[in-house]
Amino acid sequence: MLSLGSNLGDRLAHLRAAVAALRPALVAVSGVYETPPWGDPDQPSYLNAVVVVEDEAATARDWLRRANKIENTEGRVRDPERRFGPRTLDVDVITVTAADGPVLSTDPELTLPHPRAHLRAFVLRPWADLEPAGELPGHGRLADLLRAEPVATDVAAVRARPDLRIQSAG
Ligand SMILES: Nc1ncnc2c1ncn2[C@@H]1O[C@H](COP(=O)(O)OP(=O)(O)OP(=O)(O)O)[C@@H](O)[C@H]1O
Ligand SMILES: Nc1nc2c(c(=O)[nH]1)N=C(CO)CN2
Repeated sequence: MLSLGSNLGDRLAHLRAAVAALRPALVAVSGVYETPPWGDPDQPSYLNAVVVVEDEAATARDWLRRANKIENTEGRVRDPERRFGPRTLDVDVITVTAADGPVLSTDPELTLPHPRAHLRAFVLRPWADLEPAGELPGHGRLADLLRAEPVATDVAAVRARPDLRIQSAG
């Protein structure tokens, strides 16, 4: 499961470019949500979505490399002064599932599940659309996370944007 976010430039175009780059591995794409900035309030609102991807040959590290490559292609510039600052495209690795279950890692280069996913309505809400009975390893069911604070307050402020489609129908 990967999350996509953009709040600079043509936000929908950045999300579409990410999905196009992931196309060979793509299993499912969520709807698009307009979400208030989390973690650093003084920036434009984001468009967020999540995607399920599958490639038996890819390791968790491969997914991080692919994510970084797509961010760079979309002109992502990191501002060391603003950890949660604005960006053309953010691709995070939320969970990786191996044949024997979820991959768990505390390595700061690649922490799995993503260490802040359980706090982020902008990840959990689109994910629950794709997998209503889904669970975030170590944190429980998506439905429960969405109902409890601190996420519940933020969920009230995320807005589905059915007018914005990443993939054209058919
Ligand atoms: N699950 C993960 N997905 C993506 N990056 C991760 C993950 N775990 C650790 N990292 C590391 O986090 C570092 C910072 O990534 P990035 O600049 O995308 O952070 P951010 O998007 O600003 O914040 P956040 O990770 O909270 O969304 C990367 O160098 C990467 O190695
Ligand atoms: N709503 C929203 N807020 C964010 C996002 C994001 O994708 N959506 N990404 C961030 C990067 O760490 C920081 N804050």
